Amino acid sequence: MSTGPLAELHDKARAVLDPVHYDYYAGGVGDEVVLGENEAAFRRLALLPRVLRGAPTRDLGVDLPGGHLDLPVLVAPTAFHRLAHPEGELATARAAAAAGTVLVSGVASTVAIGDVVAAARAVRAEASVWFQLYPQPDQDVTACLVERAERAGCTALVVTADSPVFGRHRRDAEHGFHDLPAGLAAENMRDLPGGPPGGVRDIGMSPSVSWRDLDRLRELTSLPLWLKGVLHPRDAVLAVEHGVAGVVVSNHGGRQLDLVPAAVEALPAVVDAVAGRVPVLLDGGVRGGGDVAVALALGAAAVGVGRPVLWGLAADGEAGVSRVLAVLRDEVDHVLALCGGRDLADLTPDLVVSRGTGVSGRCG
Ligand SMILES: Cc1cc2nc3c(=O)[nH]c(=O)nc-3n(C[C@H](O)[C@H](O)[C@H](O)COP(=O)(O)O)c2cc1C
Ligand SMILES: O=C(O)C(=O)c1ccccc1
Repeated sequence: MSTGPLAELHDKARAVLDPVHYDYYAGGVGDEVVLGENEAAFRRLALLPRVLRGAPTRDLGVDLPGGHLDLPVLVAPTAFHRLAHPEGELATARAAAAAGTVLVSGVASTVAIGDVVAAARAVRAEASVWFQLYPQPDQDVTACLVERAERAGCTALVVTADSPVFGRHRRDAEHGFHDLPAGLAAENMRDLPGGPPGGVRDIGMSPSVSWRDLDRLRELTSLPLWLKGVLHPRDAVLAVEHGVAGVVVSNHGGRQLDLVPAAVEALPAVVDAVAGRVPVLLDGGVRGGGDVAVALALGAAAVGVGRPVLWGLAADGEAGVSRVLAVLRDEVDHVLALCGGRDLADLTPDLVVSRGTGVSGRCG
């Protein structure tokens, strides 16, 4: 991030956060190639605006399985918000609800999901909160987490599929960051089957996670299921065949396999493969309204933002998250106006071109 209001929030967050926690949020896996590529790939793309199709106002709304968004940006699931601010996920939930968008609340939240949803609904009664989970090695634990999300009133489940094992984050290893500070815990993991009574179980990754786990989840709940962490178009097709409500193209913000393409570069093939059967979301590297517009033009129904929300939260709590979402909303609206768009359907693939491919034209 270079300049602009979101960059200012990032700078402020870096100044106030414990450097260990800053690096936990900011870091990626391995050499952090993918971390950089997620943002760099957007800068390699350009928009060809259409002219003279003016509309006095624009509609930025999107309907998705599990909720309506007033802007095509939702809050991607990120862990441990109380590392950023004492109110943690409560503040994030309030800001997302006030902005009219969805918070995808992570299983690794430092506030229990019931309290997260209650905070969102206190701001806006019809607010939608989705619950992200990793299928746990112990199926009873997975079932219990799903039940907690349902009881809390979540309106969709997001199953993260890109983490059969934890990514290796060098910044965390260098700091020796392995545990949350005293007083903070992954509250959804408290009092679970097989865990210590009153205590918190570790979030497990399961290298044997399979499509069977997704089928089990579908049998367990009638909530819409999103599959997050899809990069291969064939997996997107399988996900549709297994009954998902939507897929999320994501490389986990460059935190899992440091060999994959930028999220936006993986998007078009997934969109083609899904062929409109379910909506496709994207997250990774979205840092401004232009990035949102490009992703939507390439076929995403909406995008998720991870780190920008953490920076807003660290910089200024609920107000900081509200500011991030307001800036993105304003920027998307502005870009859409400059593209002669009335609503998000006017962002079509023909508007996106690559930079740096030379000049084609009749220069003699
Ligand atoms: C600190 C941090 C924690 C994250 N924790 C989770 C998580 O628990 N579950 C999950 O599915 N994704 C998690 N993600 C990935 C995000 O959902 C999202 O894919 C990514 O942050 C998007 O990239 P961006 O940060 O460039 O916007 C995490 C990302 C970060 C930065
Ligand atoms: O840090 C992460 O990216 C992440 O996904 C995660 C998973 C489990 C617990 C905490 C964070």
